[in-house]
Amino acid sequence: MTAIRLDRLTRRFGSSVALDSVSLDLQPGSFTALLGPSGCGKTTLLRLIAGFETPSEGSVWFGDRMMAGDQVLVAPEQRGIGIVFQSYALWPHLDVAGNVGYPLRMRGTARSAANRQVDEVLEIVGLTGFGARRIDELSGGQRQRVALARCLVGNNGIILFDEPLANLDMHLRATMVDVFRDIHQRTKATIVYVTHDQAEALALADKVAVMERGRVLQYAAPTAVYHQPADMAVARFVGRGNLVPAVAQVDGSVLLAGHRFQARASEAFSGPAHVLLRPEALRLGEEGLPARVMSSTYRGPVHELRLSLTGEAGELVVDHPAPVASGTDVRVAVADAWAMPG
Ligand SMILES: Nc1ncnc2c1ncn2[C@@H]1O[C@H](COP(=O)(O)OP(=O)(O)OP(=O)(O)O)[C@@H](O)[C@H]1O
Repeated sequence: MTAIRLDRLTRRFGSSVALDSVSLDLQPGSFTALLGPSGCGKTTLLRLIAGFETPSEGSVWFGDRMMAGDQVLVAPEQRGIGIVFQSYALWPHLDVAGNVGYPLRMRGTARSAANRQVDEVLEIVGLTGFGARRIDELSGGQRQRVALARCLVGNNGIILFDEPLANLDMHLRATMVDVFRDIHQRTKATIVYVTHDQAEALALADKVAVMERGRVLQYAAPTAVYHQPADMAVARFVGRGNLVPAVAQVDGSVLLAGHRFQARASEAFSGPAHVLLRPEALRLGEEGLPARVMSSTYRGPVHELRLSLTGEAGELVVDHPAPVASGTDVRVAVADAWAMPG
């Protein structure tokens, strides 16, 4: 368990700024997912922590030890972190035990102690008895478990994941999410996880850093970034939702399409607002926002209705148990809403 501290960390490539003065304190044993649109700086941030990139400005600390910044640059192999990439980066000529034990051999760990550690981590990742298997005799999921086991023997309490499940199919991803959660609980390592998959990030992480254009817009628990997004960019990026212009009233309600309802907000305000309405917090009912159904799409468990609010006040997506014909006039009851100024 090691804290990671980033202090005004900046990385430029020529005139473009990939990471723009990011300060973050990652608590020991925390599991942070980096989320954000392509090119927002997630991989750059991960590579700066790992030591594959050098900061243009600012510093990286593991506990009270500076890893990079101010004349200091600790080499990646000296940082003692475990890293799991999307490509497994395994040695095909070594068997499973050979791959997993590689960091220990590099460090000169005695053979018997190394074997014991290898057996331990193979058990953790669910590969007991696979030590003598060749890499090319393994499935994709098993290879990723080997990579995971290797990173577990070689780390000092910090593990970095760079899109580790991107190459696996949906079912395998779900299984591996359970494996990662189990590993976090067992090792109590400080984990930083880069993914494009929001569901994965929200399910695994205890903190999510939502990034845009090299900056961290919000660093908070998954439920907070989902239910109390810091600004409209976070609201737009995280989860499915409707962000509709409305007018906030002094009493904490909002006015939308001639209808008034209560909304939560980070602090009291009135005037121009945008209100975030999650599909699961909306129901068709007798009363509520007046709207007309534009389309109805079957999504497995629900029918996703696309609605147009009366008076061209905006569009809404609502989950509904049955299809509804286009052109039907409906009312939408709002169970929960989050208002933001602007
Ligand atoms: N070696 C490099 N040279 C020049 N520009 C780079 C380099 N590495 C990254 N960048 C730029 O820095 C920005 C951030 O890139 P980064 O790879 O960190 O984004 P990302 O959020 O990981 O994106 P993705 O989700 O697509 O992987 C991008 O604009 C990218 O083009």
